[in-house]
Amino acid sequence: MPSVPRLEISHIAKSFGGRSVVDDVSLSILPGQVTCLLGPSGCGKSTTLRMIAGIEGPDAGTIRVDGRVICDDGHATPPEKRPIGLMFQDFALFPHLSVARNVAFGMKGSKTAQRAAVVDLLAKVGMGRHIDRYPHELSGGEQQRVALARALAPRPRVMLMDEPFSGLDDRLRDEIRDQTLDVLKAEGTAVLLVTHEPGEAMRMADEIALMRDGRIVQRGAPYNIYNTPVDRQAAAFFSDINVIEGTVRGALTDTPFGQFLAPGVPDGTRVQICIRPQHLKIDFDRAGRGPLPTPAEGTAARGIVQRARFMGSESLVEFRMDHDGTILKAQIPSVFLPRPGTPLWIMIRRDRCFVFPVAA
Ligand SMILES: Nc1ncnc2c1ncn2[C@@H]1O[C@H](COP(=O)(O)OP(=O)(O)OP(=O)(O)O)[C@@H](O)[C@H]1O
Repeated sequence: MPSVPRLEISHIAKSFGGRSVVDDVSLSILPGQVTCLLGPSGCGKSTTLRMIAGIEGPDAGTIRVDGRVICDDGHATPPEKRPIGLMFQDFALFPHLSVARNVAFGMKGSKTAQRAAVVDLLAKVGMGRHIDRYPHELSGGEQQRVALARALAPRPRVMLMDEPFSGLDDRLRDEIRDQTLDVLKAEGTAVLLVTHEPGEAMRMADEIALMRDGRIVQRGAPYNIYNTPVDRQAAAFFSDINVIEGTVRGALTDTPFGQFLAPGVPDGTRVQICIRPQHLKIDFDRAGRGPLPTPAEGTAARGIVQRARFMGSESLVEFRMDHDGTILKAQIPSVFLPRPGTPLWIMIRRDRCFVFPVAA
């Protein structure tokens, strides 16, 4: 593994009008690695990207590319001198220039060398046939690929992408983003991609950096971020979440679903037990009796089906729980469409729930 990150940002911060928008953000990305900066609208993702690109100056912190400082307290390399490519949603090709001239824009060297480089880049993004067309003759996805070729032309060490695929329809988006990543990885480019869509981040990222209120609250591989969220909000960012509350006594929390471990949590603390809809287990009613408790799933609690919807590969069922009237949501593979009013019993997989103390 290379030891020097291709991109390294350390403790960068930015305020606008006294309001902190990016607060002590640090990240490092290795060559060929894709990191997704994921978070809700307004959490500071684009501002972070703009500081790395040099469009915005940080108030504090250091930015390095291949170990070389491009921005710190005393110095800022101008944007056009940074070995960084940009791809944004509104990728705006020059409408009056052909595909070839769009990609060659800003290239140095002889016309022959430029043409050879353009042919090579367009082949990489699967647009070789369209070299002499104009942007208005291309579909959105094709324009996006030309934009990628143009962004790759100066052979950037780092590629910054701000929701670059959000203008494309679903099918096309999957195809173009996979292809884009293949090209960037083959070039060894470090990619920092901004998105507010967890699905996109899970699909693209080697590492996800979850951002909230200007700070990175969690970093890790998609699997780890999804399965070991740091708090309820982090868990809820990726899917619906069912929440059951309880109070800890002797490192255990009693609930209608049995006891849950809460190791290290002091007695009397309120906790929230969070579980994703696909990790509820459903059982049938046997004349008002549920299944026997098991160590893995605890006690079953009864709920009444409120509604059930078929979603294609799974069914979503909502229950109103007998014990407190709360609504729980279950996601069940394939087709499971019980009628509203049906009593069913619900269990919670102990190995898939998260227990978080309620903030005071
Ligand atoms: N130049 C600016 N002047 C003042 N406030 C700004 C400026 N740029 C961004 N902000 C504010 O900083 C906050 C973070 O904005 P930013 O664009 O970084 O968020 P984001 O996470 O990328 O959101 P989105 O996903 O909606 O693009 C927002 O509240 C925004 O209004």
